[in-house]
Amino acid sequence: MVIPLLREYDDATEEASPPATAATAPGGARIDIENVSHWFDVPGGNKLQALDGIDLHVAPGEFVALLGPSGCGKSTLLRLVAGLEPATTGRLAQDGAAITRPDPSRIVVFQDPTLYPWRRVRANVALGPQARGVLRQQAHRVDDALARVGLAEFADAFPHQLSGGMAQRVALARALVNDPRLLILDEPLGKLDSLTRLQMQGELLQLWQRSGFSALLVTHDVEEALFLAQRVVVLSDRPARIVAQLQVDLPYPRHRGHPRLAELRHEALRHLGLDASW
Ligand SMILES: Nc1ncnc2c1ncn2[C@@H]1O[C@H](COP(=O)(O)OP(=O)(O)OP(=O)(O)O)[C@@H](O)[C@H]1O
Repeated sequence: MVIPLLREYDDATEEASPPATAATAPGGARIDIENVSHWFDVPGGNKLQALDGIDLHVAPGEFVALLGPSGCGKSTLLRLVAGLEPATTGRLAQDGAAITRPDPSRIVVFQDPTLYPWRRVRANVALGPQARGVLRQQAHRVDDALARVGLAEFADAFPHQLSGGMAQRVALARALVNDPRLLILDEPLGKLDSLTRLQMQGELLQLWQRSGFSALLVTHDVEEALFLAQRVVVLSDRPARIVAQLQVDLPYPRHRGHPRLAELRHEALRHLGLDASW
């Protein structure tokens, strides 16, 4: 069942071989989240409220991080922005148009890279264009995306031949090949060892700076949020409400030991109800 898909891809790469050029950056999306609340149906006919009156605006090209206690509703908010489900109340819009369904201009990268183990790296990255039936025209973008995450030499590898960090880079390439206008990052570095995680924070930052997409990141790591984002939004316990928005007023690249980052970390932890003295 799978082989025809791979053939289709291999044929496309052989026939369509335009020079690998940098993808045209489409610019970042503006996202408006207006008074969004969300409830889930739970067993017993009850409702569980995950979000409470979220008002959040992401400017084109802005990098915003969401911090909040476990289970407060962060992933739920990302799912609504992605268009994976409709909000119970309120409005979500991209560049003024209501978000009603998933769209390739908004791509989610999850904690698990979820690569197809039987497909080579290149064929995994090609999934989006292939699903949209544009792989023949866009085959060069696949290699370009792999080059952007530093994995050009691993295009023919299988996922089991990659380290955790490399697999997550492939997941990023699979997102980038679609030229997203919004990258939705749900703890994308959460399962990596701490050194790889630090390295990939820098790589993610460079991809964002070069590509110009808007970014909405969920992380449990306060330092990561402050290192990457221009604005850090702190959420309350469930149902999530916005309790603070911290402007990270430091240029890039940021020095992890900058005293301003320490101040902001203290402030973020205080809003999370944690003692930052340790
Ligand atoms: N499909 C669903 N049906 C019922 N309840 C759900 C559903 N999805 C999420 N929830 C509940 O909504 C709340 C918020 O979940 P969500 O995954 O958004 O939290 P989170 O902040 O991302 O958590 P974590 O940081 O632990 O990943 C939780 O109580 C969760 O159990």
